[in-house]
Amino acid sequence: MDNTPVIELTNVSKIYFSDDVETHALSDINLQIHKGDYIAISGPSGCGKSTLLSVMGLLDDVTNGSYKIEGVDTSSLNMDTLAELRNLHIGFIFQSFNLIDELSVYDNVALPLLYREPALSKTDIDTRVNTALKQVEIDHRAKHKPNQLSGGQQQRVAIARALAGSPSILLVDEPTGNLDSKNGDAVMALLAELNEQGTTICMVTHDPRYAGYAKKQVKLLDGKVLNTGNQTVSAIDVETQLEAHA
Ligand SMILES: Nc1ncnc2c1ncn2[C@@H]1O[C@H](COP(=O)(O)OP(=O)(O)OP(=O)(O)O)[C@@H](O)[C@H]1O
Repeated sequence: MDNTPVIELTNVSKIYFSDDVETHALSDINLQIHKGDYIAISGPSGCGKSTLLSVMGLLDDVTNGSYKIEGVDTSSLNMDTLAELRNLHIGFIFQSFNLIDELSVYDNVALPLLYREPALSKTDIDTRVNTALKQVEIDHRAKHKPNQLSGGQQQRVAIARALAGSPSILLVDEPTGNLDSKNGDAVMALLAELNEQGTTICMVTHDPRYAGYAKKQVKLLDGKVLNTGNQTVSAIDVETQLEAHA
């Protein structure tokens, strides 16, 4: 069996340089995400969660260390190849849904598929879109525009858009941030169900209740990993350290 991690970060650091100020957003991160994992990354504001997700999503480069996705070392790839890898392997789900209001639900889900290399056939795109809309139970709203849907429904469309590309991993950023608790719980239940069906998920959240839906916990503090699922630091220590920085 191929045991290549979907995502492998080795000694990854990210430093932002601006106006003579260096910000060490990530320091020496080692992380492997395997097929079928459901990982929650949590930690206080400014600890590096979004930076880590941007690096994993090939939206930002690393300053030091290596980042591999599906075994491919991304360090020396040009922008076009990175964009292709991103489209092929990564499904993004954002707090703010990021749907295009002028397009129907169907067209929002189809849009990333139109940029696939090699190109997908019209029939393949149609099958993928309809399957994804059914998977999240929003197919009855295919012709609607996003602003005709509730927040929970819009997030389901965004999840369908991510799923339609059959990505290696879903990168999820605060998926419940714009939802009330009922819709938030429903979205979390949907993500858990998708993971049960085999989808690999890495989610950033500051909400410990929602982090608990994941199978593995990664806690960040000041750009460093405090622990992973195999608990190099005890849970109580982690909570104490997080509280001290809150
Ligand atoms: N483009 C940037 N330029 C300079 N510094 C940045 C930039 N983006 C983030 N940072 C800094 O990097 C550190 C990590 O930021 P990041 O946004 O990853 O944290 P976070 O854990 O996602 O925070 P939050 O929970 O508030 O969204 C912070 O100190 C932040 O100020």
